[in-house]
Amino acid sequence: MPLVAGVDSSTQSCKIVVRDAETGAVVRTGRAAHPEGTEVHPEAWWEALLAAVADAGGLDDVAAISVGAQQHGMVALDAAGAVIRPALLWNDTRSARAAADLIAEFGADELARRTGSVPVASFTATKLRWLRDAEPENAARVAAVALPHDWLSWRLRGFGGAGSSGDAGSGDGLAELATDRSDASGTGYWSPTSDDWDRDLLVAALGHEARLPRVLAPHGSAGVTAAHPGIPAGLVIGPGAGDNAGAALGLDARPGDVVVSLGTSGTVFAVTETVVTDTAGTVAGFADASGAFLPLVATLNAARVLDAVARVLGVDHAELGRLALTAEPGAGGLVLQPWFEGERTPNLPDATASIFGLTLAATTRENLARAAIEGMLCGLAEGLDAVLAQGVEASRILLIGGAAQSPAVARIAAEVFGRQIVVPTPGEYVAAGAAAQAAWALTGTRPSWSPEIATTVEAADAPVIREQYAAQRR
Ligand SMILES: Nc1ncnc2c1ncn2[C@@H]1O[C@H](COP(=O)(O)OP(=O)(O)O)[C@@H](O)[C@H]1O
Ligand SMILES: O=C(CO)[C@@H](O)[C@H](O)COP(=O)(O)O
Repeated sequence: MPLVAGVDSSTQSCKIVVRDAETGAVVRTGRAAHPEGTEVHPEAWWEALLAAVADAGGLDDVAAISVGAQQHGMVALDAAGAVIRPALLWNDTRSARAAADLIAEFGADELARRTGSVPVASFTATKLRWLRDAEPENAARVAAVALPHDWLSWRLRGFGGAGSSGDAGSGDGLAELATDRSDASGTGYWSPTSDDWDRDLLVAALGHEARLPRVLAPHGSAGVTAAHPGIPAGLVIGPGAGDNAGAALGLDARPGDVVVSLGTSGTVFAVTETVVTDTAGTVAGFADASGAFLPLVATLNAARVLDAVARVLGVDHAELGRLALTAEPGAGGLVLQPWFEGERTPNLPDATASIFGLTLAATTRENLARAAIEGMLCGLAEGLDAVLAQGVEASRILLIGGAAQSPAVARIAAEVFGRQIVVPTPGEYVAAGAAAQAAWALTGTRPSWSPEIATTVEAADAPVIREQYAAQRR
């Protein structure tokens, strides 16, 4: 059976997995870091992708590839297909004012009805409105707007690079941009009901018309690769996806599954047959990568909360977990409100983190470690409450993402959520979903690669954790 490659170009790194198209067995992987920051030039993503390909030993034996990537990033292209400025990422909050302006102009209910979501600073539309107001010369040059996965797929085809074959300068390159429903649904100018762009909202944001990518079907193809270092010409390119939709595909998630992802972002999402529209704006009414929908809550603060506290304590993640499990639920009264990067849910873009309940007796390394994990998870638990309040069924909670590799995080998640926690074997599920897309585009059949389960942690009863956290929210 042929081999296929899946890419996850996420906030902190680019990961590649090569899998058997039939069995889904992982053959090899590669990884390369991304620059820090909330705005990154897309060329850095391209360099990281090539480095991850090299780290994986090249793709000469691969028949198809697809790209999952961080959602929402604003890739602004001029008429020659050149990137106008570094892309504002999903976690850049400078467009919070622009989000409020768009809501004031259209009303939250109208925007939720038209796009499935009420926009926050993460959404592409708010970044375009920021560009219009803060960098009008750059906004005037925008001929096309793409998302990270769209632009990387376009680069794989040989467009957009200096001196590349099929340079968009020939005028037809921008017409070759392509995306998928899941990533389009995170822009703030795509309609999950009409399954098409809402161009009036694009114009309202940017101030003028611009080219938008074709929206491909879940098993569509964006074309074939041009030759690049480690990448042969002629590989079928799948439609690509937003990272969370990619993870849902990689997990073969079905209605009833709720996924909690603890990466750079924290996300809670589910697969539903119908679009979910939350006019309060907490749950985003996204589309998934299989032709269904992906109601989702995202936090700006997740795995990096633990990175920060581990750094302060001078320990690695294993020791942080050991310390945390030495403390009692509730961390001796310590509560970490983990809004280090501002916060998206709740929508507090200018917030900072706070720790409450410090007494001489309670201020121990163990309690600090536990408060970090509990605080991170309480933000996600509030997201789970919001998703369930939309009528979503949760018969299984799947825990993935970098921080899910910590046994302590899974144990404490069972306390915070008060539910059984299922932990798939640690792996790159966004890239797995992209690989599944590549196999689907190649063969015409959606693979059913169910993940292995590493551990299942039974629900635990520790209401004190969320009671303490909620008390600091009032
Ligand atoms: N064993 C672990 N325990 C807790 N956090 C971890 C562990 N291993 C990695 N991480 C953290 O997970 C994050 C990376 O997760 P990942 O899902 O790859 O992020 P993203 O895809 O959003 O870039 C990093 O912040 C890293 O420090
Ligand atoms: O903004 C969202 C979802 O709406 C984030 O999930 C981003 O897509 C970033 O993902 P990671 O880098 O954390 O995987």
